[in-house]
Order: sequence, then C-alpha cells, then structure tokens
Amino acid sequence: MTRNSGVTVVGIPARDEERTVRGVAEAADAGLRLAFPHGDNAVVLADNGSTDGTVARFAGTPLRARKVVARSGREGTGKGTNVLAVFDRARELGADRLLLLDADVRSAEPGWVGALAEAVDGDEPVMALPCYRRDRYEANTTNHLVSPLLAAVYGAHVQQPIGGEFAFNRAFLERAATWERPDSAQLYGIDVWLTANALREGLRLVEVPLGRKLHNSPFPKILRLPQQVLDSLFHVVLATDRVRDAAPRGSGLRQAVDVAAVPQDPAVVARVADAVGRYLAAHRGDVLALFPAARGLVAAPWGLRVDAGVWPELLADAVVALSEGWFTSARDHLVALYVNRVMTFWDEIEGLDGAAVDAVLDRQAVETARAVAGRGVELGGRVTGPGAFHVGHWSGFNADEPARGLAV
Ligand SMILES: O=c1ccn([C@@H]2O[C@H](COP(=O)(O)OP(=O)(O)O[C@H]3O[C@H](CO)[C@@H](O)[C@H](O)[C@H]3O)[C@@H](O)[C@H]2O)c(=O)[nH]1
Ligand SMILES: O=C(O)[C@H](O)COP(=O)(O)O
Repeated sequence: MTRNSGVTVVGIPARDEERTVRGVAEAADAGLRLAFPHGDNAVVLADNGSTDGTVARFAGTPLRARKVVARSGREGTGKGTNVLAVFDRARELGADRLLLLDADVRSAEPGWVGALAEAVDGDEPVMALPCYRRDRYEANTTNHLVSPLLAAVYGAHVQQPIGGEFAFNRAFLERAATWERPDSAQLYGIDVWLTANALREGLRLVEVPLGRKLHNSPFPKILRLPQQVLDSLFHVVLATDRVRDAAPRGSGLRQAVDVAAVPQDPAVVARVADAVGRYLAAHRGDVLALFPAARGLVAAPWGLRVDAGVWPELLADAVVALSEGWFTSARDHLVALYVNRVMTFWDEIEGLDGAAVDAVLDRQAVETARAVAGRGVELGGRVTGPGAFHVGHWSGFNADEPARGLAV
C-alpha cells in the first residue's frame, strides 16, 4: 500500500448516536493520521434524521481530517441510506479506499483504520470484513441466519458478514455501483447486500482481526432487523447462478465468542416471545406447508424447541421455498422460527465455554451447507422478489414496527 498518498475516507452512518459518535470520529481521525500521515483524509458522517445532538456533536469534534456531513430525512430511510450516501461522497472525493465504522461502537480503536485499509490494497475489487469477539447472546442474525446461509449458497465461511466495520477499495466501490438495489438495502439489509453480492461475483473478501466489538445490544430489534437482512440476502441469492460448492476453510475455525456475556433483558425477551407465539398461531398452516422440517418441533418454555439438529433443515426449507417463488412467506416465517432458534440456542449453550459455543456455530453452518446441497435447489434468476420492502406478514404482530412500510 502507498501509505502516504491517496484519498482515504472513513464513513460513519448514524441515527441518534450523540453519546458515542464523538469517540468513533476521534478513533477514525487518530487512525487516519497513523496510517496515512501525509494522505488526503476525510471523515464523513451520514445522518438520516437524528432527533438528538448527533450532528452537532460530530461538528463540534476537532479533527485533523476533512469533515463532511451528509444528511437525509428520517422517514423512509435507514442505515443503508447513510452507507450509500457515504459511497457517493467517497466517489466524489476520489477515494482510493473507504472504511465504515458504526457510530455506536464503544470499542473502536485507531488501529482498526490501518488494519482494514491495508487489507483492501490493490487494483482488483476487494472488501475487508471484521473478525471480533462478541457477546454470546448477541450476533444472532449473523450466527443463525447470515453465516449459515452464505456457507450454504456460496460455500464461504464468513465470520462477521454484517458486522458494520468494513473497508473497500476503489474498484469495489465502482463495482458495487452496478448492483441492483432492493429497498431493504436502504435499511439494515445494506451489509449483507454488500457481502453477498461480493460473494456472488466471486470478489475477494479479507477478514481482519479487530479484537472485541462492544456496542448497543441489537436484540430489541430482533423482529425487524433480521427481516430486512433476509430481504436483501434473498434478493441476492435469487440473482445467483447456482448453489456453489463449499470452498476449503481459509482461516481455520471461528473464534468469535467473547468471555463477556450478558443475557438479554427478560422483559424484552418475554415481549418478543409473545409476539412470535401470536404470529405462529396465526400462520401455523402456512408455516408447516412451507417448512416441512417444522412439523416435528416440540413446545418449549419460550415457544418451540428449535435445536442445532433441525435448524439446518429449516434453513434448507427456506432456500427451497425462496427458489420456488415464496419470497415473502419464506422471509417472514423464517424470522419467527429464527427467534425460537435463538432462544433454544441460549438454552443449549448454558455452561459451555466460548470454544464450545464456536464449535456449535461452526457445525451449524457446515450442516446448513450439507442440508441445502441435498435439496437440489435451482437458482439462476428464474424467480425474483418484490423490490419494494414491506413488513408483510408481520404487520400487526410487532409492537415496535414502523407505521409505514419502508421506514425503520
Ligand atoms: O436508520 C438508521 C439506523 C441505524 N443507523 C446506524 O447504523 C449503525 C448500525 O446500527 P445499529 O442499530 O447499531 O445496528 P446493530 O444492531 O448493531 O446491527 C448489526 O447488524 C446490522 C445489520 O446487518 C448492521 O447494519 C450493523 O452494522 C451491525 O452492527 C449505527 O451507527 C446506527 O446509528 C443509521 O445510520 N440509520
Ligand atoms: O451481527 C448481528 O447479528 C447483528 O449485530 C444483529 O445482532 P442480533 O441478531 O443479536 O440482533
């Protein structure tokens, strides 16, 4: 890497992050100074309608790098709106490389900038993804949906495909500008949209060890974030030529489970379990028709027991349903089954050490790839999903849901 030349942009997507945005901007600035002391450096805050002091806090933070603010309204926008605005600004600034840091990360270190930037050196499109240790009660969308499904469809084992701390080189930014964007890519679908499209096109992905990730718990969003993530992932899967063969494991087995572990707030867990129970009662017939592996599920204190043995088969049922044109039903019903998988997993890992939890998750991804491979799924653009995003079958079941389809 020509460390002293070129344009490097760090983008920070934010909504209502006044407590943490300053620390992230300072870490970005210090990292840019260390990695590119003579470079043309910029930090871009992309804000979609914060109602707190996020923008003022960023504006009031002294930085050596150029400061840029990109703003959009709150309605009908999401994280993806901000990331895509950062992509646009990076192209306008002639960026040789772009990094993204979430605005709520409390463990961001200046060293992340150099490490991520170095990984995307080169003329061919390349994307850097983080490897960090995370609380065993978090990263559920990663662990039970995205990583196993990417392993199954693309034969790739990616530890943190939707972590949020990424880097891209200029060639990657140019390529990403050509990809079709479903509405959910404006929301929390953006991260998986980037990773899955990169895998679909066989672009190079590099995993960069970053230590630990400490941020706001994502769990209260468990009924809407995974739905948006699945929506984007399903669109990319449908645009994929075929289910790929498993690639050899590159960097060995995962080590992603932190020693720090804080169980989720029981009141939030109870509220979520109640909403999912009502959803499944209302959609029972349709769920069993689309997910044959659900027929043997037994009751559990939180709803249904979805253990590590049956989960890969349920994910394979979802891929089959998707490939047969049941986009919205497969997406929405899978969210309900997934919440039961998460709660069953918490029960399964009780008393296990981190390495044993990692082993459960590794096996789950491998078994998902085996289950999907056994179904003879045909992809290749035969069917497509709805470009517009709407909460679909979850309408009326999620007390947190937005009033309008696209808004988050
Ligand atoms: O409308 C929004 C919502 C969120 N964000 C920002 O996006 C980042 C991540 O959002 P957050 O709600 O903290 O996401 P997580 O719950 O941490 O979700 C994880 O999973 C998401 C879906 O893949 C990723 O987008 C995140 O980066 C990843 O940390 C933060 O800086 C937010 O301020 C926005 O810019 N606009
Ligand atoms: O990596 C993840 O899966 C996201 O942070 C979302 O986490 P959650 O599944 O715990 O909501």
